[in-house]
Amino acid sequence: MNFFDRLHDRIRTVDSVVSVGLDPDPSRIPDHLTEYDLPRWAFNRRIIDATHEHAAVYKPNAAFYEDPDGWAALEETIAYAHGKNVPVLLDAKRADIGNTTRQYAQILEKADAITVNPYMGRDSLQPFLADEESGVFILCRTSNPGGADIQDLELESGEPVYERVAALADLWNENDNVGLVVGATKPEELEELREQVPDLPFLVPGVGAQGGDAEAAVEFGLANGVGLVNSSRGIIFAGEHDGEEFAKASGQAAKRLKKRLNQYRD
Ligand SMILES: O=c1ccn([C@@H]2O[C@H](COP(=O)(O)O)[C@@H](O)[C@H]2O)c(=O)[nH]1
Repeated sequence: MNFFDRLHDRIRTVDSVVSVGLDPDPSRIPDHLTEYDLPRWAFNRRIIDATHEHAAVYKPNAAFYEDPDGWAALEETIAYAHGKNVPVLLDAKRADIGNTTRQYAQILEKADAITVNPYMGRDSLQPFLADEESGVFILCRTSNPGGADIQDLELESGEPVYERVAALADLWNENDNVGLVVGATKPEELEELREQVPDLPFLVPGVGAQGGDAEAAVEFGLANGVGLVNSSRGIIFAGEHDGEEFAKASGQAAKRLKKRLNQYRD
C-alpha cells in the first residue's frame, strides 16, 4: 500500500493530521532519563506512549540521532512507533549524487517516508522517487527566515524558485508518492502553492515554537484531506524537565493541537 493511502487511513483512524516531531535535544531530556543507556530512546518511548492516539505520524529529525547511540535510539523509536501503528517520517533532508543517494535511500527500509532536498536535481532524488511504497517530501518553501535567500529568487520566467520546485515535484510524482515541505510561517506561499499543485500533500512545519499560522497550515496543507502539520518542541517539551509528568504534558499538548487543527478541517 502506497504511503499516502496508509497516511489517509491513519488520519481517519485517529482523526488527526498532527505530526509529532521527535527531536530529543539531549540538553532538554529530563534528568531522571539521563541514567538510561539510550536516554533519547527512553524519552521517545514515553512521548510515544503519551501521544500516539493523537499522532498521524512521528517525525524524528535525523539531526538529533547522528551518532552511534543516536542511530540505536532511532531504530528503537521507529520500531516502537510501528508497534503503535503510527507511520514514521524521517526528516533527513537527504539527496546526493547517484551512488551516495542510493545509500541514503536505504533508510526507507525502516522509515515510511523521508524529507529530501531538491537542490541537486532529479537524479539525486531518483532512488527515493522510485520507491513506490514510501513517501518523499521535497523541501519547497521552508519555514526559516533564510528560506527566502534562495527559494524566493525570481527566475527569468518571473516565477520564484519555490514555485519551480513545486512544478518539478509534480512532474516527478509518477508513483503518487511525492509531497512538499512548506512552512506554516509562510501562509501566502502555502495558499499559492496549494492552487498550483492541488494534489500534492504538504508537510507543514512551523506551528508551535516557530509561531506559524495553524489555520493556513490546515486549509492549504491538505490535499483531498491528506497532509501533515508538525509540531516538535511545542509537544515534546510542553512539560517541566523533571519527573514523569513531562510525558503527560506532551500528550495533552498533542491532543490540544489536534483539536485546534481539527477546527479547520472539512
Ligand atoms: O521548513 C522546515 C523544514 C523542517 N523543519 C523541521 O521541523 C521541525 C520543527 O520543530 P519545532 O520545534 O516545531 O519548531 C524541526 O525538526 C525542523 O528541523 C522546519 O522547522 N522547517
